[in-house]
Amino acid sequence: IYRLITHEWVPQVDVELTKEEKAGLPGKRWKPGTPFPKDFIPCYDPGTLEMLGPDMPADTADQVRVKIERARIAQKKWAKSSFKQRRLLIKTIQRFVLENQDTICKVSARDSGKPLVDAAFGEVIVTLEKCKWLIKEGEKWLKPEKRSSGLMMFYKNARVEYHPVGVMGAIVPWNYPFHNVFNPLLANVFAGNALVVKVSEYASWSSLYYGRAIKACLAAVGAPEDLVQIVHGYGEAGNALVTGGTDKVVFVGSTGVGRAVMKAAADTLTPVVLELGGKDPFIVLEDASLSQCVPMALRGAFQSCGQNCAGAERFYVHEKIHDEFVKRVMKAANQLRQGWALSPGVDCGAMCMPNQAAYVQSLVDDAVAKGAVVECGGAIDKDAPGQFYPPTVLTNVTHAMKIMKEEVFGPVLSIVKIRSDDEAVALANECDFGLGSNVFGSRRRALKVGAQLNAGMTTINDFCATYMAQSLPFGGVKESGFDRFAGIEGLRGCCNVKSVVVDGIPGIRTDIPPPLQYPVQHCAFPFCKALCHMFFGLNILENARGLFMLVSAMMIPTPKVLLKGGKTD
Ligand SMILES: NC(=O)c1ccc[n+]([C@@H]2O[C@H](COP(=O)([O-])OP(=O)(O)OC[C@H]3O[C@@H](n4cnc5c(N)ncnc54)[C@H](O)[C@@H]3O)[C@@H](O)[C@H]2O)c1
Repeated sequence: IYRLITHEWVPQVDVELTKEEKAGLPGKRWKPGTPFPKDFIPCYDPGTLEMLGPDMPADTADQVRVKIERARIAQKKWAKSSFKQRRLLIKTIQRFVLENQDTICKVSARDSGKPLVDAAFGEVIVTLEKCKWLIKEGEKWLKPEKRSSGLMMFYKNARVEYHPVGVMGAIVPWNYPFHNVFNPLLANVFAGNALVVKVSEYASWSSLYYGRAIKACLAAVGAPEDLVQIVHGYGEAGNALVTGGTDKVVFVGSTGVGRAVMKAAADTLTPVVLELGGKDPFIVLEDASLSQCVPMALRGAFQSCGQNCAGAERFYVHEKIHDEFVKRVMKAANQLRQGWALSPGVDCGAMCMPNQAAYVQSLVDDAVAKGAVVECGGAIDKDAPGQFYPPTVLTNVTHAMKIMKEEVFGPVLSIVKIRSDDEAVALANECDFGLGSNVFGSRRRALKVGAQLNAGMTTINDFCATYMAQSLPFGGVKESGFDRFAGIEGLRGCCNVKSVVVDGIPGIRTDIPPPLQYPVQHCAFPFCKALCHMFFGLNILENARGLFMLVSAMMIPTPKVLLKGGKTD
């Protein structure tokens, strides 16, 4: 009742699709194989190849720099905002998301090819969870934090302060066009930053609607309108974001481009966070509950047609339950319906990138040539109207196949039979990537296996649940990148982490002891040695010895000092 009465008023933001956005370009279709023009970005639905709107102009490097400058001016104002104001902005966004789930998901579905349920999982639910976490805990983690000041400075207060870095750049991929923008946005505006976010050339159309929504939310709470800037374009625009004056950059994308971003950042010493590819293992131990883990395995492989950085790409299943696991997987896999993301009842949608289906096919063909068995799917339907790859299950898979090494980013559930927990650990770690990992089995055993996995995240008896706990950092090791977004670490990563020391006891301050003041006395060095024993001696006797040495040092008379050139003082 108290919460109801004191409930803060939160602005309602209504943003509709325009008539043109709803209509698209009737009769106009994308011709497969057409190269993207240099200055424009074509926008089409990967499930139907229908054009969603006119080609969008790609930002040049100069235009990106102008956006960064606008964001910088806005950030100077926003840095002065209170946490209360920032919370109101997050709540406004939360309300907008809650009340516009339909449009948010439909727009994402049309731009990226994923069905509405997949969009609900990957776009909306995680974004709402992030809003909720920031509202509840954000301020707590950005408040100055007391630290110990050490024995020698017992009279001081030491603390860490979290100041906004300024203008954050984010370069994001196409797989979750809504969440990939709102994820860095929420953390950065809460930390007091401006954000310049470059969306992918393969999912730019949706950012028109999402961008209007952002502007409306900013306006509704009186935040500077230029606080969030969206950049459209190709690699050149991404490069300009790294070298064009941002204070830090979060790059989310492939490992190859991540390397290029890091090289570019070296010139300007722009700090970078790299969130790169993944090839997550999904380990099923012999005492796992199949009724729980099979539906998760299917979601792990087929959510958004496998186009997830933390998608399950390598299934290691114990030989004792392997056949039953495959049988249950196949029962569901055979019933999956693939089609246009907005057709009712569709389980699997389209591939967002034009060449991705052919790439997945090449990995499947290599696996089959080396002995893998196709249980279902495995071949592109040439008559399908869009960019589809069928949900595929492979058994008899081994590490000799490319499909166990390269990131698939497609709907393939590849199963390897294992004989022991140790074998599962060894195979899971035999990979260049190390983003997430999932283990199913009895709690103790699964935890033991999980602890040995070389990855940034491990979920026990669930799939990718670490991302639903928005207090946790997200990121990987090895070729999956470094540093973290999300969680306390990600939020503090939006900040200049500043150390501060100040006197803590009234009347006590630091005065340099006379023997150490310039010009130093002859006893200065023995005095320092004595201080070390006094403060850092390993026991109380050594501390007492230090005190004695200190008194003795101060009694050493100052002799004549030999100066440069042989003269004496
Ligand atoms: N670890 C994570 O958090 C995470 C999340 C989602 C996706 N991903 C990864 O993203 C990849 C799929 O996305 P993608 O195909 O869009 O990746 P990508 O690396 O091709 O592109 C990512 C972004 O970088 C931009 N870009 C391209 N060249 C650039 C350059 N030279 N300088 C700066 N920016 C440049 C692109 O325009 C795009 O916006 C997969 O490898 C996937 O695992 C990682």
